[in-house]
This record gives sequence, C-alpha cells and structure tokens, in this order.
Amino acid sequence: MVAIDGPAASGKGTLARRLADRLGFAHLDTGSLYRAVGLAVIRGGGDPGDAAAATAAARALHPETTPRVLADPALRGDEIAAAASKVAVVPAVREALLAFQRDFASNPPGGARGAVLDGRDIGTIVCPGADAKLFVTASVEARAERRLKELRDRGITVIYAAVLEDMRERDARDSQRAVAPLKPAADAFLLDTSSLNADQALDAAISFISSKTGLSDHCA
Ligand SMILES: Nc1ncnc2c1ncn2[C@@H]1O[C@H](COP(=O)(O)OP(=O)(O)O)[C@@H](O)[C@H]1O
Ligand SMILES: Nc1ccn([C@@H]2O[C@H](COP(=O)(O)OP(=O)(O)O)[C@@H](O)[C@H]2O)c(=O)n1
Repeated sequence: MVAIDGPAASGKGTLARRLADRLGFAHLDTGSLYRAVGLAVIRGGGDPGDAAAATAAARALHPETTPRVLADPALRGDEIAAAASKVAVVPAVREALLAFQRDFASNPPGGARGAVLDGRDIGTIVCPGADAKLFVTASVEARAERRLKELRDRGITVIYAAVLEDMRERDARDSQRAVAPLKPAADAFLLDTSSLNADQALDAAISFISSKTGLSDHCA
C-alpha cells in the first residue's frame, strides 16, 4: 500500500494515478471525498463552515454510492476546493470518512493487488502502516501556475493572483488545523516537483518504492 500526501497542485494526484497504473493498484483520491462533502453542503443551501451541516453530509456518504459521487465533474472547481478545506477541519467529518478510506486500502476494489491513496493525512493518520509513504511538494508559485493552467484549460476564466491567494489560504487552513494537519510522516520520502515534470516525478517515486521490499495491503 502506497500513501501519498502533499499540498494542492503539488502533483500528488497525477503521481498517484500513474503509480497505480504502473503497479496494477487501485487508486483513491481522498480529496474527492472532502470535496463531495463540501459540494453536498452547498447544494443543500448550507454553509461549508457549519460543522453540523458538514458532519451530516459526511455521514450521508455511503460506500455503495460513493464511487458515483466521486465521479461528479462539479467536484473539480476551486470554490468546491475551498469548501472541502472548510469541512475538513471538522473532526466528526474526518472520522466519518476514515472507514471508507481504510477499507479501500485494505480491500482494493476490482481485485487489485494493492492501493495508492493520495491526500493530506494518508501517511500520518489514515494508513500509518503503509509500505511506502511519499510527501510531494512544490513551491506555492509553481503550484498556482499549474492550477491556473488546469482551470484555463477547462475554460474557466481566472487570474493568477486569485489562484495564488486561494492556494495560500488553503495551505494555511490545511497545515494549521488541530486535527490531521498537512505534514509529512516521519518516514515519508520528500519529493519536490518544482523543477520536475510528471515523468521525472514518477521515476523518482519508482526508485524510492523499489528500495522498499514487498508492497502489500498494509494500511492502519
Ligand atoms: N511534475 C509536474 N510538473 C508539472 N505539472 C504537473 C506535474 N505533476 C502534475 N502536474 C500538473 O499540475 C496540475 C496539478 O496536478 P495534480 O496531480 O492534480 O495535483 P494535486 O493532486 O496535488 O492537486 C495538473 O494540471 C497536472 O497535470
Ligand atoms: N486526505 C485529505 C484529502 C483532502 N483534504 C482536504 O480536502 C481539500 C481538497 O483536497 P484535494 O486533494 O482535492 O485538493 P487539490 O490538492 O486537488 O487541490 C484539501 O484542501 C484538504 O482540506 C483533507 O483534509 N484530507
């Protein structure tokens, strides 16, 4: 089981997807779970900063329907990213999402022989027993450039300064929250992708993972 954590637009999702393909593992983007909770609160007319509304939305996510919910393209916008980081500070929300993540890691769907999970607290809280942990970073400017390009490619009109500001705010909220803050696990491999392309990041990750013997479905 491989755990990948890091801040927004560091490249952790791209790396996790490509690693999963390479290893024949299932992939779970755990940020989508928090985004789904944020989206559900907004669609219900609520405020993502309201802990009770966020907790109710997290508890309403059921394992059978979750894969369909996670495929909703509406999850990908920056407004939903901000909502996700607000619901993510609520301990009861995190608690409600824990079992789904651990179950995915221990019993990967589709008969996969392992799992790659990416998020903020995979190596520290969700799967502290992971066989390999990576913490992917990049400068906030490089990450804002990447997110800007991604949003513009999807036809969304945004300016660099606003994306940079959003990213700084989310970094601060994610790193400073009391429960499961964004930070590298003590035994994580630090991978700074500021000057690496996606292929180079994948190569560096494969070298690290190859140095670990025997990947299994260890998680908690
Ligand atoms: N090493 C890299 N160098 C440059 N761009 C990258 C790299 N890895 C990913 N990207 C691009 O940056 C954007 C954010 O990557 P993503 O994997 O979604 O980040 P995260 O999951 O950390 O938010 C995407 O458009 C992706 O194609
Ligand atoms: N394991 C996780 C994953 C995401 N999150 C929260 O969910 C938000 C959205 O995560 P994401 O991974 O989809 O965001 P990006 O990195 O794709 O921008 C983050 O800013 C975190 O606040 C979390 O708290 N724990």
